[in-house]
Amino acid sequence: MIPVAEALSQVLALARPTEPETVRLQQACGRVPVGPLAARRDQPPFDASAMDGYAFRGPARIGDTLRIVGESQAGGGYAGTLTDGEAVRISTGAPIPDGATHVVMQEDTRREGERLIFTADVPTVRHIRRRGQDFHAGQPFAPRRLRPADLALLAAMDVPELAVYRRPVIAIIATGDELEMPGSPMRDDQIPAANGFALKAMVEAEGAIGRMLPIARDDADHLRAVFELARGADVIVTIGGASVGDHDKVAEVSAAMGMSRTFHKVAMRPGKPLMAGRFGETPMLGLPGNPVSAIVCAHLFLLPLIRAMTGREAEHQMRHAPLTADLPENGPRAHYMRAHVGPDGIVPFAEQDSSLMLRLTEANALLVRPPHDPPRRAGEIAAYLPF
Ligand SMILES: Nc1nc2c(c(=O)[nH]1)N[C@H]1C(S)=C(S)[C@@H](COP(=O)(O)OP(=O)(O)OC[C@H]3O[C@@H](n4cnc5c(N)ncnc54)[C@H](O)[C@@H]3O)O[C@H]1N2
Ligand code: MOO
Repeated sequence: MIPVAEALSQVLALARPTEPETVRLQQACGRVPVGPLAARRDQPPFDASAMDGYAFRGPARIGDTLRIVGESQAGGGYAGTLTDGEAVRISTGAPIPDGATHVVMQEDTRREGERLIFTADVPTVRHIRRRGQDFHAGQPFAPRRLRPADLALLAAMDVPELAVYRRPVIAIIATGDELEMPGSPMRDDQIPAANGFALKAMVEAEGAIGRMLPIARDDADHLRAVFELARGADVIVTIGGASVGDHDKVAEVSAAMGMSRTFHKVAMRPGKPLMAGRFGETPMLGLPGNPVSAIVCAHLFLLPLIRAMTGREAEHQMRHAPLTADLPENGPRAHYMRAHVGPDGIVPFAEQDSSLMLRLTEANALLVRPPHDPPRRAGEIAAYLPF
């Protein structure tokens, strides 16, 4: 058994970035640019009005009167140059005309035909957005997973398409004679294959493509045939069959097929039988079958692996909250306790069995206890991972 941190660094060492592909900006949400981007223009590209009102040569006092000589609209600037005594009707986002220094908002004026009368003092320059106030041409955009507002920013930077990491394909293989797909006929000694659904959704939320392969039976030939179907995937993930039982064939079959094993067994709870290795250049993770173990291990190892393959910060960031209950000393394995974080702190669940799916869905945190962590008192600060 190796420590969790060592297992994670060994898993991350298996990661190779996927190759770039070019996508249109409208397809780029959730993707990660390969390398930095840069603005190709200033925003705004000219001094612009922030209000509907009038541009003029200021300042002005209440009662001052100007002659309105034209209009500057968004997308249709005023062609002339303003002189003293003149005003130009201006819209929000429209260019400030040459010669104008000030903008007065409409509510601070009264209009009588072509005459503009100030109903408030305008002593200072306001309501003007300077050229490049948002960003200048050349403004760098550091690669990160793109969110909706990033797409608007990149569009404003005049970036219509970009190179992003290809979405890695994750082949997901459930193993076991006891499993059938939900909704299909089942014997009394069988259960629905559940874990793959969580894993597919988890990897897709992380920007990868999850491919659920047919359930592999506890039979070497059948397991080998399903492994063959995983060829071409960027990561192969198996569920179950990782432990020491007579029907736990994943280690044996994958080794016979040329998988070079990186580790098998990690000092953690749940997830002790976790396995990692690679088929050629393709990373493989063998997750334990118990639903909580499979999902927690995927959270702790598979998601960082996907992030490392797509140019992102791989590791989870630990958070901290006060404990709401006393905890006994932890055993020799790191414990990732299902827990709930609320306004009063973190509540670890009393039941921690790795088969309990209902309880798992109530968790929003994994309370992290290092090996041999001493007893803890309510109120002490504990580390957790959002889950
Ligand atoms: N003698 C020992 N027995 C076990 C040990 C051990 O160290 N010594 N470790 C236990 C631990 S911890 C775990 S975790 C499990 C993991 O074993 P496997 O990875 O071989 O998993 P299976 O035996 O195939 O399945 C365990 C459990 O999970 C159910 N399962 C499997 N796949 C799915 C799926 N896709 N969806 C829903 N449920 C699934 C399966 O039916 C079993 O109930 O081993 C312990 N035993
Ligand atoms: O280590 Mo197992 O994953 O607890 O059920």
